[in-house]
Amino acid sequence: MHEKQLMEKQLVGARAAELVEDGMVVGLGTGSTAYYMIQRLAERVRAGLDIACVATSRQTHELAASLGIRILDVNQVEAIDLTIDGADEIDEHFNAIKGGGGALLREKIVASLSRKVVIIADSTKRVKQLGKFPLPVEIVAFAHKHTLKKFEQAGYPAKIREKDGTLFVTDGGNHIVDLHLGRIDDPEGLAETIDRMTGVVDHGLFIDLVHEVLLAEDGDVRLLKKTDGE
Ligand SMILES: O=C[C@H](O)[C@H](O)[C@H](O)COP(=O)(O)O
Repeated sequence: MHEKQLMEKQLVGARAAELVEDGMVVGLGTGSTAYYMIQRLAERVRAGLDIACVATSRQTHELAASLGIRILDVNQVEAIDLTIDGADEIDEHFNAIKGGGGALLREKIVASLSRKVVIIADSTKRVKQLGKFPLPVEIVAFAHKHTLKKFEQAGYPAKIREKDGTLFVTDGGNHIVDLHLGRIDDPEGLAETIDRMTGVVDHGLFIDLVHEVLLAEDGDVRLLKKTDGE
């Protein structure tokens, strides 16, 4: 990772933690940008901020709990006031690709339960068109080779994700297929097509789930709202 990108992640992560208010139920995202948000949030908790959080991954759960942030099971909360999460790509319509770290399923569930979802992004994440970043799709382990083949037969260059020489396993016990599409002309249509495929649990296309984007740019942070026509 370039130093500029790292600095932007730190900047935007720390700034996002300031969006959290006393009494909120907060969804904590996953990834390296969310890491900095969680660090700053923990400082605020130590200084007296009273919040409860739900985590979008085991990794985030462990990190936040180790820093003294109160984590609840998602079934214990009625709703989530604000979720702050990273993204792999975010376009002008606030559609996103997520799941580069394999956390897309819990991230999508938490986002769908949230009153407000804010994506925290360094400047490399903002794109005109989605698809340069491979689209992660979570598939069940059963018959995964056949599911992979179906993606290829449908014309989607697909690669099953590996880690340390074995298949990557998600928090839900599933595998990930990464679709190397290059560009996605119709995110909504693609999302529907993938949703219909047997063996698919979910995919990393986040359509109409994001309300605001906190974007690091030119050494500063801008809050973009969907109502701005972004
Ligand atoms: O599964 C991982 C998540 O979707 C992350 O939010 C996403 O990959 C962005 O991660 P990072 O902030 O590390 O670039």
